[in-house]
Amino acid sequence: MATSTSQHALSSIKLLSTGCLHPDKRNCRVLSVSVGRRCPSARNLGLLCASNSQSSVIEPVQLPRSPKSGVTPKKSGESALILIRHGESLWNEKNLFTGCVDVPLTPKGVDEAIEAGKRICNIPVDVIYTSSLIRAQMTAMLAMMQHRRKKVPIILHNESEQAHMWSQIYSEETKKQSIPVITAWQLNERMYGELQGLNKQETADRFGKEQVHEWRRSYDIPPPNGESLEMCAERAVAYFKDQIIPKLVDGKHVMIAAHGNSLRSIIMHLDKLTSQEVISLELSTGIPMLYIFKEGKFIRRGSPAGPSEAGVYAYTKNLAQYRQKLDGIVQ
Ligand SMILES: O=C(O)[C@H](O)COP(=O)(O)O
Repeated sequence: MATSTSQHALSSIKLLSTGCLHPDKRNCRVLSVSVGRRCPSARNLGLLCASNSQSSVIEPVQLPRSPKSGVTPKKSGESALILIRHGESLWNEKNLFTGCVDVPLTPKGVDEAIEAGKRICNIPVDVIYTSSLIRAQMTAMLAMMQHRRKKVPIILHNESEQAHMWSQIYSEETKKQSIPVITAWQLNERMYGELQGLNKQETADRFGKEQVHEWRRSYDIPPPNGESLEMCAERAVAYFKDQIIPKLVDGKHVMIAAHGNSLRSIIMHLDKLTSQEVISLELSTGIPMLYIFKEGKFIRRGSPAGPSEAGVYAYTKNLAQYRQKLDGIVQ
């Protein structure tokens, strides 16, 4: 299976040269490999398409040295990075601008999170990052309930020394059977300013479709008193580089449950999209996306279609071995 997938991939290899807007990225290139069906509605990237399997090899990122261990990563090591936008929230359902308002999932959003969990149930997860908003946290927890490894996701409380002390675990064995969940406001949805709570359709009727599209999708034009995608990226991508990349470098498998725009800014960074390209990047609620981090490069692997999809396990030898191990434990 691995052989036929990679043969197919090689036969449909595409080299895209993109003119990035930032002077320091002028010559960046994205090597993109498309495998299988492309989703017509997901203009550039096919990320909306559940059964789409797409991969790209991105030029190496500038690797920080691991702050804790101070060691250089093993050259052969690779880690999985799963990104999930939260499931449908009560305000997604009502078509209201949500931003940093802390709204829970709908029953449909709960189902989406469970479905997302089924799709990643064979992929290793050592640490989970979520925003500080309940819709992302619910999504992470519900998804992990489906994981075959059955580790317990536990939110770390470091907001005060007392909160930290009072949530200690005193058994090494119990710790081994748990997954730390780190919450970070930096991964929150972009702050939508004075649009928060307004109906998206009514806002378009009032201010015009183009103006509202500009507020929602342009890179550097903020909505009234809110954050542009660029401003959101300043905190979300900085957090990703400072806190999450070191974990991947240390060989940890990471899941991030966050939001449409905080994840768009991270994907823009990973895939080196230009500010023009990111306009057409749309993320559906509850669809997991997989990247493999190897030798300083992020390799986009699209969205795992489900636990029985053979292609997922052809992604890397390590993932295939992890799954085999799970099969051994579960049977
Ligand atoms: O905050 C919101 O309203 C949504 O979660 C994302 O909205 P958008 O698609 O308008 O960016």
